[in-house]
Amino acid sequence: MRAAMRLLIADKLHPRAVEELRTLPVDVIYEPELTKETLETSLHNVGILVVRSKEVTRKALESARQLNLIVRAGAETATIDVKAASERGIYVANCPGKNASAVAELVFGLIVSIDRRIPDAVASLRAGRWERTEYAKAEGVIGKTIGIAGLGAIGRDVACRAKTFGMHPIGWSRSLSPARAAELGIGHASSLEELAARSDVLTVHLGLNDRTRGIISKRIFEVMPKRGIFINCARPDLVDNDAMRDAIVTKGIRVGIDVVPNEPRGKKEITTDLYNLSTPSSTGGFLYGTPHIAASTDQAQLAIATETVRVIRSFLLEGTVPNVVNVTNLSTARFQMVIRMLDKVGTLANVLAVIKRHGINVEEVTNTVFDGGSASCAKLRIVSRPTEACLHEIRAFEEVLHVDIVTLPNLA
Ligand SMILES: NC(=O)C1=CN([C@@H]2O[C@H](COP(=O)(O)OP(=O)(O)OC[C@H]3O[C@@H](n4cnc5c(N)ncnc54)[C@H](O)[C@@H]3O)[C@@H](O)[C@H]2O)C=CC1
Ligand SMILES: O=C(O)CCC(=O)C(=O)O
Repeated sequence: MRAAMRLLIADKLHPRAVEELRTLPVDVIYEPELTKETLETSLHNVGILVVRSKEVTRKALESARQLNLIVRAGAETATIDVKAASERGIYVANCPGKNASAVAELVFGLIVSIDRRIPDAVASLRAGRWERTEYAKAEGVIGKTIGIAGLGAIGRDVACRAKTFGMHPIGWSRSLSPARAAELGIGHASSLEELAARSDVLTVHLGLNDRTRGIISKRIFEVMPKRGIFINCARPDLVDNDAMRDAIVTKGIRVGIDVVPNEPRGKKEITTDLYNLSTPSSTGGFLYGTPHIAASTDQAQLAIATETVRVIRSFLLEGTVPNVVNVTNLSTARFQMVIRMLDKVGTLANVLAVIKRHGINVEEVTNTVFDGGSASCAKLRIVSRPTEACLHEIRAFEEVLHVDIVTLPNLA
């Protein structure tokens, strides 16, 4: 009997999801203690890999000959070498939006903490002091403008919650038009600079890519109002962190961050001194930080784990991969060959052999079998139009009933 495919869970995953995965036709191995290095030697014979924060390197993928699918139990896939996976035909999928509410909750936790200086007030009480005058200086957030950079799953959730706090949300994002902003019930800024200049609170929820790296630049802090609040629960590399530090010290910018450069993965100490900026500077600026916990609620982790199971179940039972991030949608196929044929062994292989001989590249094949199982319809997406000679050869097969060529729209 053939051994079941092995599924390796290399990070902590909600126990309910682990239980559900055990009901699928896979051999589940739960090893959350693996490190980036030990993972590199643990992928032999593994068919499906689930990771949360663990890095999946090119080196790890080089030895993973049986690997079909990597699921990131999180919002995006930056910790996975997706390019290396694509080069080996390994699907990479994620769980977009499933932890959005948890992140939005922390954003408001940080905003209110900053306005009321809750962490310092608590520490002061714990130290046996009653500093009511010091901590009774909050401004309040009602009526303030909150600028949201990035209106994806999290940015939109933040916008909804902002309204319930009586704040005025305005947004800027790659594809946010004034009409879309109106639909979301928020104001529209035509540039990030305009957004920052108009915001009492600026919160960043952009995806990290080559165009957004360092996008919260020195200039953005320069145009923010004095003593404005800046929140980063997205990615550290979106921000010029030196400029942020200057803005805290010289301009009184109050900062809440969940993410920090050089996050210690698998270690208990941090190397940055950013968190030392927790007492207000002479300008009133300070920083509160949390250790990348925005997504770490039970609710969010269950939602992420449930989505992880859905992706794997669909892959195993239906052969499709929801939320796949590395399958090209810029197909160069310009034509579709539609072939109705008798559903006999070898017919499709014969057709493909003719196509190959005529030097035509096939990008996608689907085959639908009709009731009774005697006939099927194959659809082949091909990059160039077949010659009459090629079609003639295909039509000559006894099992081929009909061949059509359809020109596809250019979606690339
Ligand atoms: N702290 C934490 O634990 C978590 C952090 N995150 C991070 O939060 C951020 C937002 O996540 P989601 O809302 O789930 O992502 P998403 O993909 O739903 O939204 C990203 C937004 O960024 C915009 N964007 C991307 N490139 C852009 C560009 N060049 N110019 C302008 N806009 C651009 C997109 O249009 C979209 O509005 C990401 O950086 C993600 O990695 C996500 C989950 C948890
Ligand atoms: O807590 C985690 O798993 C990381 C959350 C995160 O940053 C993400 O989902 O991309």
